[in-house]
Amino acid sequence: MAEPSTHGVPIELRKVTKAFPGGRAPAVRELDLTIAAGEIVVLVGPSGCGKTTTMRMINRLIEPTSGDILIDGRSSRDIDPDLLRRHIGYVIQQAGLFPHMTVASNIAQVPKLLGWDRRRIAERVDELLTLVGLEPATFRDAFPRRLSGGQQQRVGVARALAADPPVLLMDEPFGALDPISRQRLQDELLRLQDDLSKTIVFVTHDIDEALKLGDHIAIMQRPGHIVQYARPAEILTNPADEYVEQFLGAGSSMRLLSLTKVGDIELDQVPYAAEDADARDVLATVERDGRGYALILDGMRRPQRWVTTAHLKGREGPVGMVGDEVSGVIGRRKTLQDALEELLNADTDVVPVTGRHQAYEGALSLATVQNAIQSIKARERERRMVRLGREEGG
Ligand SMILES: Nc1ncnc2c1ncn2[C@@H]1O[C@H](COP(=O)(O)OP(=O)(O)OP(=O)(O)O)[C@@H](O)[C@H]1O
Repeated sequence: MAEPSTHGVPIELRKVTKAFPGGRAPAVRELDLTIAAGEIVVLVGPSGCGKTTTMRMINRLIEPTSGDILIDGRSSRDIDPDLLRRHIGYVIQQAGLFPHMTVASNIAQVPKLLGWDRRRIAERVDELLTLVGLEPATFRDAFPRRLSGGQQQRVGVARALAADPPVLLMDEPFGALDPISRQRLQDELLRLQDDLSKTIVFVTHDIDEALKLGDHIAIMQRPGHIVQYARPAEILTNPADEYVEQFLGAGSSMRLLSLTKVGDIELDQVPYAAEDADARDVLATVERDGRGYALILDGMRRPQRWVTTAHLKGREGPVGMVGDEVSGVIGRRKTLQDALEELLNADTDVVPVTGRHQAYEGALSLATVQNAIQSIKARERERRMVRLGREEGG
């Protein structure tokens, strides 16, 4: 039986500085960072801004020059480095697997150090392989060189999770993968994290990867400091300064589409009626509204059919089975980006939006999404003007 996994613990960096001997400026300078238990925090920034140094100070592969790092409230200085590293999984670019060892032996490194018996180790290896989407029978005895980059990286994640550490450090783990494998591993990391709730510190150069994975993102700048630490949506709508704005690059409004949920924007309201409503009443409603159609809901307010003036004219009694079946709905938790795709593929120009228990909440059309994009852009422009005004005013 699988044991329940250990959830993440909070991490706090307090005025942490690292000055390498001979370096002109410290690699990391008086860095403060509070990471909540169970969150993914992404450190993002250009080469040399101190991301890796920051991460490696957390597991004491690099010792800070000054400052303190608290893991679950305890100073890491007071924890034996070997013990500390057993509680902190570490995943690096290109997985760093031992080439002369099988996949199973690679994953079993820490459990072996911990003195687990063979059977427990074998069970854990199979459990982890399944967890990261690799069929145990096919992969456990394979050697790393026979695996694709993506498969090696999955083994790297399995190895880091072997002793069920509460904390995972991931240093550009998907940096060397092709875009499709990369996207797939990102999705799987998010799926895994839903179940595992580890505290994950993730380093990347790639702002899109950061926006996708981070609960919070720390945007770093050389030498070794954080310019903005916030949730992805906040960073997109309210970049701290020009540096962050430039780092986000063009198309940040489009990125916002992938972060904005359908339920966050103002939906269209179309006329609707219950299945047992009289066709004459529904026709009156439709004519009053002027759009020429209405949505018919069942007793649980779930969208069933579209009826038009033509369907209704000359009818009386319950609208019942009249009209065209609703071919698709969009859940309110979907992102605007997904909604846009569904709208482009839909049979009708307007698609109902549903919330809890698939009940009707409103409707979406391309025009609604376009309006939402425009108001997001307008808000961004306004913020920029306010900021410029502030800067000019000193
Ligand atoms: N062992 C070391 N000795 C001396 N200087 C170092 C050492 N490690 C890192 N540095 C310097 O510290 C600064 C920060 O490096 P770090 O690797 O943390 O940056 P990074 O943001 O992770 O960069 P990259 O994305 O290129 O990995 C750089 O100027 C680097 O040259």
